Amino acid sequence: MKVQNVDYRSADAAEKFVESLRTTGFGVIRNHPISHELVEKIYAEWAEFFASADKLEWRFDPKTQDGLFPANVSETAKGHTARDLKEYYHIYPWGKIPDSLRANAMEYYRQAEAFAAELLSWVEAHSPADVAALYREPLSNMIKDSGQTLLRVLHYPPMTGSEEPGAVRAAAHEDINLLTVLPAANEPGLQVMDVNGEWMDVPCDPGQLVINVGDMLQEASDGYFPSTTHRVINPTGEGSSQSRLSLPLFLHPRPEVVLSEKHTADSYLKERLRELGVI
Ligand SMILES: O=C(O)CCC(=O)C(=O)O
Ligand SMILES: [Fe+2]
Repeated sequence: MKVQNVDYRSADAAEKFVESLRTTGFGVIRNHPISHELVEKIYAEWAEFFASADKLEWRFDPKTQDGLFPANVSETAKGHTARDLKEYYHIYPWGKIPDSLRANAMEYYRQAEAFAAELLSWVEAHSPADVAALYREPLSNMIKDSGQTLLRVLHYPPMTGSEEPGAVRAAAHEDINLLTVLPAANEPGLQVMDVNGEWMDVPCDPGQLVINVGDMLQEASDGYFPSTTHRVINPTGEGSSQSRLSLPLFLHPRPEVVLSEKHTADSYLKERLRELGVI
């Protein structure tokens, strides 16, 4: 398995990155235009939010899915029984968000979405002709003004020792969307499964972005790009007393985008959310 760590500024960045997505389902990019300082500011201000009692006033709306998902309603990954040990907040450009947290989150959303559109154009440009012919419209167009792209702020609380047996920070799963853009978290724990079924640690070097293929790109490319299985393992030793924050951006097409003969983006998303038990 060859996971490329790609220098965004190098001449062959697009080609190398897409090759990495094709062979491993994920890629790592350094020297990219997204500000890590901004990411760290967001981690600091959301750590305060998750520590406050007021957070429960921001509980998610089940119809629109924006807002706080407290730990007791958190996802149960497909095929698992214990809930993940996490709480998270879903940010959409039209959704609710505390005023004091809006500016940095929306600035990050804007930067990461623009960067992601460029990555999708790389994927499109380096898809073989027979695969590109399957895309019903340019991939970067699918997410344009979709309003569905989701920024998730995740908080994994310190371990207490009284967790439900078998519960982990994030059980093995695949993402639903086209691509996920993930800046380095503040603590390690993320692992991806390689082609041999072995778990590999993803380093959390500041300034590096991890991108993984989700089920919608796998569906739209008829399996050419494999959706990556990944998880977040529980910390041991000193790490157990630390919170972990992470900030994935899930790229979602407009609901009516046709992904394949079987699915539109909307029908696919609804099917998956029902399986997760969140709608
Ligand atoms: O927290 C992480 O590093 C990954 C989170 C994740 O995989 C997800 O929320 O889908
Ligand atoms: Fe994920």
